[in-house]
Amino acid sequence: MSGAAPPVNSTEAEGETMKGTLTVEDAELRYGDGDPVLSGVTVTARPGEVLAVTGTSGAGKTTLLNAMAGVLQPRAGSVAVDGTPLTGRDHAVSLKVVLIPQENGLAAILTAAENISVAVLATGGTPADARRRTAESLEALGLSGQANQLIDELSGGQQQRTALARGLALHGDVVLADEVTSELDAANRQRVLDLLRAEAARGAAVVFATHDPEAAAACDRELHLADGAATWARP
Ligand SMILES: Nc1ncnc2c1ncn2[C@@H]1O[C@H](COP(=O)(O)OP(=O)(O)OP(=O)(O)O)[C@@H](O)[C@H]1O
Repeated sequence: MSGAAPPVNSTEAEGETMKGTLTVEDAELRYGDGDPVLSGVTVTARPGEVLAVTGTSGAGKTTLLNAMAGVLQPRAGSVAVDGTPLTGRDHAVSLKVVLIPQENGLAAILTAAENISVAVLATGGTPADARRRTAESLEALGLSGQANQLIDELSGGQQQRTALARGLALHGDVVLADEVTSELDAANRQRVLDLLRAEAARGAAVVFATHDPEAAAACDRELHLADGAATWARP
């Protein structure tokens, strides 16, 4: 017997990293010459789980998700998917890192369905994939009746759900959802939490930024941001 600690799970026993494992290692995140928003952040988002990132307004939730998405490069430390450091947003997209942004990022001049189809096509889906995934994701979010409405004609909550439908339609290995329930009623919030859970169940690593304690409680683990640092509220 070697006396070494036993591996935590079978994946580690095989010496492999699961596909879609996102690791943030001792990262310092800041904008331009400003003070660091976050320092010394270390966290792993694992396939199959929903990780909540919590903190008050301005604590750095969006900043951390942007770093995980390749939008913001860490000033120190690293952000990597399956051990490959992210070099930018395009690189992260190629590694199937999907970001559902807080400001929904939808094109106002397109319909709900077009917003989703365009995104599926832009990430390598066929026209048939785009049609099928658009219909499925709109239905999952209760938006089939809004498919052909322009974004400007949708309520704030409907827009938020459309952004989610677009994110889900992309079938990411890593799904980063930034405050995606902030404008939703209780029933739709639960629907979204169920859908994020389903994303994890099909094998995605899901990271969900929220300042809603009930939503955070529905997640597997909770990383809390405060005073420029990240600590585990629930490891
Ligand atoms: N583009 C930017 N340039 C400079 N500073 C920024 C930028 N974006 C965010 N910040 C600053 O970084 C800090 C963290 O902001 P961030 O948006 O990450 O917080 P948050 O926790 O997501 O807040 P909220 O819950 O209000 O969305 C804030 O002090 C904010 O002013």
